[in-house]
Amino acid sequence: MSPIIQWYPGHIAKAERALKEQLKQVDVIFEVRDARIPLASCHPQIRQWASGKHRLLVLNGMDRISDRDRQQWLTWFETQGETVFFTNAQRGEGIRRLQQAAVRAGAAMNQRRQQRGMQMRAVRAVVLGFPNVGKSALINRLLQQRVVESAARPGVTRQLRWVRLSPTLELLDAPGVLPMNFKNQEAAVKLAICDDIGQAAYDPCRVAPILVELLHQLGHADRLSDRYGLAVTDTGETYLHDLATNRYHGDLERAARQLLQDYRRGYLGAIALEHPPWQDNI
Ligand SMILES: Nc1nc2c(ncn2[C@@H]2O[C@H](COP(=O)(O)OP(=O)(O)OP(=O)(O)O)[C@@H](O)[C@H]2O)c(=O)[nH]1
Repeated sequence: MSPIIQWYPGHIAKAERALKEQLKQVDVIFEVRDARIPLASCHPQIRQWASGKHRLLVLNGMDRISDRDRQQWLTWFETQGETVFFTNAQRGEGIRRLQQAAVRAGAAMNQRRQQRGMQMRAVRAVVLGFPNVGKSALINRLLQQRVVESAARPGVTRQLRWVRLSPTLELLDAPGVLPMNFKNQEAAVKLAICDDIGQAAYDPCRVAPILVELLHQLGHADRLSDRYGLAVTDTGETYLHDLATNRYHGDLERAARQLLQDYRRGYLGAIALEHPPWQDNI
């Protein structure tokens, strides 16, 4: 059977080369992940790209998960030695704390420059992450004005562009980055569910049933029955068929798209698709 999620490395290689060139000038990396899937939305190369730079880990979309889940992730990342910044870039929550951390990182950098007899200069930062995780919305919030197009369509940010955040901080708005190789299909499916990869990469009729099964496993089957009036019984595929038959004149694709959209828009509730892997790490 073909993989559920597929993308093509050709243009990714080109985009990656351009990005790597720009990264040479960068001091701080804002790594943006999706708060619903903090592990699946970890881009495998960002850590390596951030080596020698200051990395700020942002879990955006905090409104899309429960307070309890947020607290658990905070604690788990702490045990991993990571400080995370939860944000809601759409509403501007958690931004000030992040901005202050970037300013502190910049001040530390300038102190080091001064010690080496170099001139102080504005800190150069870049916002990196999978497509559609809210990078542009975050930059707009950091800038307090809408200068970067932000849309519910993965892959909207096309060019690399510097924007001045303050006299001491410049930001590079990079496009969503997909890794060239991403062998973890389970993570790729979660990215597809959360709309963090282009729709060309998957067939919704194969992804939506997995969402049903995930919700069932995570104890949220009631959210589906509340919304669609259909109890989750057998497999995700059967559920999708039943949904299509009952509500969409048997149109499987429409039912699949609707299901995915309802999850993404939060109509099924604020539901994280991942929880901290405590057992493996503590
Ligand atoms: N609910 C919620 N929606 C958000 C949040 N941040 C961004 N969004 C929405 O998510 C969609 C994608 O946001 P963008 O800022 O365009 O994402 P991006 O990462 O720049 O996307 P690319 O340019 O494709 O890489 C938009 O509809 C935003 O309004 C958030 O914290 N919560």
